[in-house]
Amino acid sequence: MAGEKRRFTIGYALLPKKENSFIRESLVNLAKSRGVDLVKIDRERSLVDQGPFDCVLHKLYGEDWKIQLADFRSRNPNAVIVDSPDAIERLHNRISMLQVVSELKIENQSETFGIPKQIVIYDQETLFDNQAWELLKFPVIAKPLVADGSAKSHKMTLVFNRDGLNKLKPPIVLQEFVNHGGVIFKVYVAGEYVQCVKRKSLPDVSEEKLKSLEGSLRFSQVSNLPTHEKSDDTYYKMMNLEDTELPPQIFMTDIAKGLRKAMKLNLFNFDVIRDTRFGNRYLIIDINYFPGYAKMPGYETVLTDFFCDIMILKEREKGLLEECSQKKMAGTDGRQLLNCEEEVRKTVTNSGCSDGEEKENSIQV
Ligand SMILES: O=P(O)(O)O[C@@H]1[C@@H](OP(=O)(O)O)[C@H](OP(=O)(O)O)[C@H](O)[C@H](OP(=O)(O)O)[C@H]1OP(=O)(O)O
Ligand SMILES: Nc1ncnc2c1ncn2[C@@H]1O[C@H](COP(=O)(O)OP(=O)(O)O)[C@@H](O)[C@H]1O
Ligand SMILES: [Mg+2]
Ligand SMILES: [Mg+2]
Repeated sequence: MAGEKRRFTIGYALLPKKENSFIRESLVNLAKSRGVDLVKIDRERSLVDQGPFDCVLHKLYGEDWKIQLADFRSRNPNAVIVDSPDAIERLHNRISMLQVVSELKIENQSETFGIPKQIVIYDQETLFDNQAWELLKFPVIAKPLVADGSAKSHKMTLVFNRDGLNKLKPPIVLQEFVNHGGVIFKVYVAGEYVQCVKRKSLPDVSEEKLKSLEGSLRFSQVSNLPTHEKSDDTYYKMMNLEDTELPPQIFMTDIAKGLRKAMKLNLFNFDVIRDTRFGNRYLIIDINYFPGYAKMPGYETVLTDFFCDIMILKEREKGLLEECSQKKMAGTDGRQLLNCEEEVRKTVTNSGCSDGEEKENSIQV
């Protein structure tokens, strides 16, 4: 009907746990009220047989899913896939994950950022090799090299001395443990949107304490433990979230934008700690694809805004492509038309990727 706004359909493919936490009625209803329908993709059926979808939102792993997405993309070149599986894959390895941080250039006079010193260990022999240890000093955190979302990939060991190395199972990343006052900052990114929140982390380890600690301590997803579990435990007693100041918002936003552009990802968060030795030095220790947005205040609005941005971008692309075909009908030769269509795709795809001024409604595609 004339004047009726076109609706936009987003198919989502998520593991059951993620679907439960993310696809809440409040999100579905808000998105619907703004013209976006969220539709579950049936994982028992092939993706190309479902839809039509203007966009596919996903957090699934494995070769079969990658093939399905590639198939879908070739049959639906105008649909947006959030995000590209190749771009996500970089986050499945804790070395490639943080490499991108070292390549970022951000101008800031008063704060600095980087990553903790780290080495990768592929076998048991290298673990005890003195040469490998020249760079690092205890305590260190041993993290599984693979970060594929499995429970195993979150199992960390805080190692206090050489004795603690015996129980480790390579391939692992050994990362210097940096005292940070027991508070971690989680910076959530959804397209253009950036929000930083505080969470409890591991307490500092003093030089004194280090001498008396035995071997190692295993832990997993400390920032996700329910609050009562932490407050019952004397180990977590010293931490005080309320008294901790957030990092400067503009600094976190600049890092988030730089990461988004470099990684070509729209949906991620990164964990940041502030080195207590220098109150203005920030270290990025982890980057997660499609994190737990539902824990973020106002997540429904943030995500719906993001969906609408994709919708606006697609509409803009459609309008520009229509202009191209009108030029064709007006007699412009075929070669020029091809250039026109290429230009449109380049313009829309690169929105927000340019080094110059950031355009509104930019999505990394
Ligand atoms: O489930 P949630 O809400 O705790 O979210 C997890 C994230 O928590 P966060 O939002 O950072 O507090 C979590 O972040 P952390 O690893 O705790 O820094 C991961 O992103 C996790 O995904 P995966 O297991 O690595 O694939 C996320 O798990 P999935 O929901 O994607 O399984
Ligand atoms: N280099 C580090 N120094 C101090 N604490 C760290 C460091 N790396 C990780 N941590 C602590 O360990 C937790 C888990 O590590 P992280 O790399 O974020 O793994 P995961 O992917 O399981 O969240 C962090 O939330 C933080 O509390
Ligand atoms: Mg983390
Ligand atoms: Mg992680």
